[in-house]
Amino acid sequence: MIESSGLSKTYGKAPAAVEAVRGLTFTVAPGQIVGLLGPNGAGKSTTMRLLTTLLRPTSGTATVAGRDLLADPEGVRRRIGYVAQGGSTPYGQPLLEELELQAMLYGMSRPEARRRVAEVLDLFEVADLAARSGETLSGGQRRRFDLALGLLHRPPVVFLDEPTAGLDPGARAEVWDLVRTLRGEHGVTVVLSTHYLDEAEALCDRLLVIDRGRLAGDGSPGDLRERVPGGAADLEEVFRWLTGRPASEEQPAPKALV
Ligand SMILES: Nc1ncnc2c1ncn2[C@@H]1O[C@H](COP(=O)(O)OP(=O)(O)OP(=O)(O)O)[C@@H](O)[C@H]1O
Repeated sequence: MIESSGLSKTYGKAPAAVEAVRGLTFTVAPGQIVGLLGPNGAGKSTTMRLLTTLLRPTSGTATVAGRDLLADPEGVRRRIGYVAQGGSTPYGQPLLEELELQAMLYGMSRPEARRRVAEVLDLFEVADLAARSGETLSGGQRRRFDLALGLLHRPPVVFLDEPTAGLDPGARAEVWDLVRTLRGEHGVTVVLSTHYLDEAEALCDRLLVIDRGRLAGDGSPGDLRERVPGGAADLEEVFRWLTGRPASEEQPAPKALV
């Protein structure tokens, strides 16, 4: 579903250039929940923005859902869903109208849009809230609408940038259940970023551990724990073993040498 080859992004120009993502090479098979795990500043959002065509790589490329990021960014965009950090559910107008409008922007006729919106409202259990506008909802309810918006056009792969940031434990668990449903019942490949170790452990089939823009580890949470000599009790220990640093330490990205 994703093949990334040497994907790199440097922000800015020398002497202030910052190498945010450095040579990421990995593949993602269909139907997995893959977590990009790393502390603040590790390069997770930049990686997501590269894979969703919102940023152009400085070097390297990737294919996403069978389309090359550089050769066919439009093709990639048509085949993916993206839920940004902080979400994209608008304030102001009734959510039902907004969802139908978005579905028509994806090329659906009005009757098709109505049918598809009813389906996603049902899937995310928010049909009874759809007459309301975004500002009247709780954080967890808004996140459900964010996910519904990202899934309207039935993408085979969806990117969720820190989908549970700022939610209370109950709302986080509800989002985890929805993500599992997307993978299990709808066959969607999910790539999500997180700096919550408990989320990575509980939700992800596979983790790509990002450290200062580089891939430091790749495997299921269980595999990664076993790779630590003597076995690791938790992902905090795994992260420390892989990188020599605690997972909670904020990471300034390396300055580019040029
Ligand atoms: N537009 C930008 N210009 C310059 N540097 C940037 C820009 N965006 C991000 N960076 C830097 O790139 C590095 C990676 O940032 P990124 O947002 O990808 O990390 P992250 O792992 O998603 O962090 P967080 O968990 O805090 O969202 C950081 O050092 C950040 O300061």
